[in-house]
Amino acid sequence: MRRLAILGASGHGKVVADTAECCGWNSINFFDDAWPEVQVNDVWPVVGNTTGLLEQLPQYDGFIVAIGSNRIRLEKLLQLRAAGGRMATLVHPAATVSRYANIEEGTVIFAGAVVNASTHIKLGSILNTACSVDHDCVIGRAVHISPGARLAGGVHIGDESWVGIGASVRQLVAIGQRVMVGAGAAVVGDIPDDVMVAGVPAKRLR
Ligand SMILES: CC(=O)SCCNC(=O)CCNC(=O)[C@H](O)C(C)(C)COP(=O)(O)OP(=O)(O)OC[C@H]1O[C@@H](n2cnc3c(N)ncnc32)[C@H](O)[C@@H]1OP(=O)(O)O
Repeated sequence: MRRLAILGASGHGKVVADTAECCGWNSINFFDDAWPEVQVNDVWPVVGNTTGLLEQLPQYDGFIVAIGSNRIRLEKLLQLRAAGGRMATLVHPAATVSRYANIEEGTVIFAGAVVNASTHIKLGSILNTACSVDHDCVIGRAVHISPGARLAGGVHIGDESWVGIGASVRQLVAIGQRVMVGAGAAVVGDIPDDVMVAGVPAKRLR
């Protein structure tokens, strides 16, 4: 029996749980601060809140934080790790990850995603369905690459940034920290920290 605790009974959490089952985790419980009002997330039980998870951590072989907010996901990951929890990493069997890529703990890689050689994915990132991260990329902590987004070779993405669904990033581009790249954008030049960009080519929205 491999017991996994997932913090965050969200839609994203359902995909995390489904992916975890495909990776051989066979006992999955959710925790969410909406408990006890929220008791289930699809077929999986919600059994407590963050405080409950902190108390019950030794009963689990691993934990994942399935919270969409990059900032909160990172905060909770670090809190649970500091409390002695074992951070799991999930790579869906239908994802293709180079043996020469470095995937840090707490990251989830969903079905259809491709990660190529010499790429480094740091702690707590989400590589969502069918995205691709090509060779020599560096993806910071708690980054989210949305479904179908494409990163060319040598792209750097700073901590807590979010690349929207279907966006494309030109090779060797550096995107700062806490950046939001809009759905369908084409990023063709470097982006500073703390901005939102969108469009083709991507321009600053705010
Ligand atoms: C499995 C999953 O579901 S994973 C989740 C995947 N989801 C995503 O990737 C979402 C990405 N988010 C977006 O693209 C959002 O539209 C954002 C973050 C860029 C902007 O969101 P908001 O701040 O709410 O902006 P809002 O919708 O009010 O739009 C503001 C303006 O920007 C424009 N705009 C918004 N998004 C985009 C975009 N992706 N590309 C071009 N223009 C855009 C709007 O048309 C609007 O223009 P207007 O002022 O001329 O009418």
